[in-house]
Parts: sequence; C-alpha cells; structure tokens
Amino acid sequence: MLSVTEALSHILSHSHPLPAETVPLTRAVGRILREDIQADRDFPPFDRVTMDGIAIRYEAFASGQRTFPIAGTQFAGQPLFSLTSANECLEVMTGAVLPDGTDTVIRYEDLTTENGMATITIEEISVGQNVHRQATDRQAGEVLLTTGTRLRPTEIAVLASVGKPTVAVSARPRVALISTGDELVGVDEMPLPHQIRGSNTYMLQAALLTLGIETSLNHLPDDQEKMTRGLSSILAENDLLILSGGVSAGMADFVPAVMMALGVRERFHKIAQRPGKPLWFGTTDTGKVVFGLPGNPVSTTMCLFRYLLPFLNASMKGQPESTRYATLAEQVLFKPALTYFLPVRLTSQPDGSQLAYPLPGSGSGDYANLIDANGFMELPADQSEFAAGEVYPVLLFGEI
Ligand SMILES: Nc1nc2c(c(=O)[nH]1)N[C@H]1C(S)=C(S)[C@@H](COP(=O)(O)OP(=O)(O)OC[C@H]3O[C@@H](n4cnc5c(N)ncnc54)[C@H](O)[C@@H]3O)O[C@H]1N2
Ligand code: MOO
Ligand SMILES: [Mg+2]
Repeated sequence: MLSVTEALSHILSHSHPLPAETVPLTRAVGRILREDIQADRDFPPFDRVTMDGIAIRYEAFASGQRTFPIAGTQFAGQPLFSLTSANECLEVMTGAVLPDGTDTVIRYEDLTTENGMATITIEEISVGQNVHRQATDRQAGEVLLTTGTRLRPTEIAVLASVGKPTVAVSARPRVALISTGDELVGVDEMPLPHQIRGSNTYMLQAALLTLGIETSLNHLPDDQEKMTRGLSSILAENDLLILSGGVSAGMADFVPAVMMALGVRERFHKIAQRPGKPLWFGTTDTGKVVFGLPGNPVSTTMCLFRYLLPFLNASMKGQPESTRYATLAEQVLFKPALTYFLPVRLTSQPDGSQLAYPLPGSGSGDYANLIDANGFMELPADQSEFAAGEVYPVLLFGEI
C-alpha cells in the first residue's frame, strides 16, 4: 500500500497549472496572485503625522522655547503647508503631511493651547517623534507581493494601496462535489430511522469556498447504472470531481468500477493511513482528476487537508504552505503500520509552544469529535509509541 508521502506525490504529479484571469479586487480574497505587485509610491508616500497635536522645529524646543504661536492647521488631505517662522508651530492632524519647515510633532495631551498659543508641558521630546517618515516601510518600485501568494485581507489592503482595481489571479477549476449513498437525504429533509442527512459535500463546499472556489453539489444513489449515467455528464462538465463514499469493499461501493468504465484511469486505491485508507484517485487522458474520498466524515475531512488542498494549491500555482508542528501533550499508542491522523486540540502555551491534546474520538464516523478538535496530528507509520513531549506535524482546520 502507498505511504502518505507517496500518495501525495502521485497526486501532485497530476496537477496541471491553471491559467491566470483578471478579477475585481473586491472579489479577490482567497485567490492566488498571478503577478508580482510593486509599490507604485513610497510607503508611506510622505512624512505622515501620527498624532493629533502641533508640529514644530525641534531646534526651537532644544534652545529652550516652550510656547509657540499657532500659525495655522494642517489637516489630513490638505496639500503641504510650510512653517515660515522657525519659532511658530502648526496644528497637525493624524494622517496629514508633516508641514515643510517642521520635523517633530507634540501630541495635544502634552501641551495646552490658549489665545492662539501652544505651550508644551513636558520636558522630554525627541527629534522626529510622532512622524512616520516617507519610505521607511517600503520604497517605490519594491516588489511587495509575489506571484503565488494567497490573498488574505491584509494583501487586499496592499493591492488597494497601490491602485489595483483588478488583479491577475489563478483561474479556478470547475469542481463537482458528489455524495453517494442510499442512506443519505438532503439537509432540508427529515431522515427516516435508517437514513442520515449527508454532510460531507457541505463540508467540502465550505472548505473550497474559502479558497474562492465555487462548486456544484450533486448526489448519486448506490446504483451502478444511475451512477454511471450521472457521473458521465458530471465528468464532461468539470475539471475536478470530488466524490464522497462508495470506495471501500462493500457490495454497493461502485465508485472505482464506474470511474474505470467511464475511462478514468485509477492512479491508486488505498493508502497506509487511518482514517482514510480507501482513498481512490484517478485521472483521464484529457487531464481531468477524480478524488474518491472515503465516506466516513472524519476520513473525508482528513483527506481534504492532506491531499485535496495541496492539490488545489499546486493547480493554482500557490506558494507551498509551510508545515506546522505541535508537541504531543500525552502519550499515544497506535500499533498498526499506518500513518495515524489523530484529532487533537491544540492549545498555545505561555512559552510559545503548541500542545496537542489527543482526542481520538470513536473512529472515523465520529465527526462530532471534530467540534472539539482543531486539527489532526500526523503520527508516522513506523512507530507505535508516541511519547508526551514529542513534536509532530499538524494539519490545522483554521488554516483555510
Ligand atoms: N470490509 C471492509 N469494510 C470497510 C473497509 C475495508 O477496508 N474493508 N474500510 C472502512 C473504511 S476505513 C472506511 S473509511 C469506509 C469507507 O467507506 P466508503 O468510502 O465506501 O463509503 P460508504 O460505504 O458509502 O460510507 C461509509 C460511511 O460514511 C457515511 N457517509 C457517506 N457519505 C456521507 C456523506 N456525504 N455525509 C455523511 N456521511 C456519509 C455513510 O453513511 C457510512 O456510514 O469503509 C469501511 N468499510
Ligand atoms: O480508514 Mo476509515 O477512514 O477508518 O473509516
Ligand atoms: Mg462503503
């Protein structure tokens, strides 16, 4: 059986880079940038006042002057004023350009004003205080964001600042999510005693939406013929199919056979892991990709984080995410020669480390257990005892 890393490299070898497209900035969050972004101006573009108060020439203060006639006011958004007399001051507001002829700002809390005069009431000031100097953060022409960056709200702010009403990002794959199983009913239906409401495709849809990927929700029954017909048209209209269920050893687990009948070549079936062992992966000659995720909800979730998200990231030419690690809080024993994805509750410690408390739950059907967990810890297959204090990689639910 394939190991986790072998399976992932198979999967990544079948990711085809998607083309770039231009989208409005207002729709770009979560998408992968496909152009380098330069600073069009210095950051900040002018000497920026950072406190409401008065601007003076430091020399005047250093020579003993404490009371300054107020010669005017420089508001934010007004063109540059000049202080004509070195012994006067200008009132200045946060966000304003520092007036020409001044170099230091004293906040209102440190002065009094009366009859058009400002008197500084503190003894210690430093030259240049309360001024955010032009170009101290970034210089015009500097590359701020590189292609492959996933656009978070903080990057959206940078794009707005440099004047990008539209931005080049990776096109999104056409993705169909397909639940299978006669026991499943819709979210708006009342299940009979032997039925359940399907949840996996909703979980997958939510995960992909955070990457800006829209998906269609589909359902097919455990009927080989109906499944073949349904999947044939879904395959024709999509680049990526993500199925849930129907991939293990049951008499109604038709997904691998149906896929092969539709010309999807099996690249692998089964990985030495728990949960998620029966993962099925296939591709067509035309470059379409099919993930047959195991139906048990914890397996589906684990396969999303370990395989599907890296695949999508590679297809959209995103910069690889760095591996996260945490420290196991308690001893764990796991005998089978399988990589064990253990649900854990991560807590930050005062020393800055992350402790992972095991939440094994009652198996891969126990998705309520994931409410308390905030990630999976990946425990290697060649070990059966995992001691408290050992450090292992973690997949964090909050990272998407
Ligand atoms: N004889 C064997 N039986 C099983 C094996 C095996 O190796 N030999 N593997 C087990 C493992 S491990 C897993 S994981 C499951 C995988 O099952 P399938 O992918 O075939 O999925 P189903 O049989 O259709 O369903 C399994 C389970 O998941 C529930 N399910 C399915 N879809 C959804 C959905 N959209 N939302 C919520 N829950 C869903 C379904 O009701 C079942 O309870 O097989 C083991 N069996
Ligand atoms: O490997 Mo399965 O995913 O235990 O239920
Ligand atoms: Mg099954």
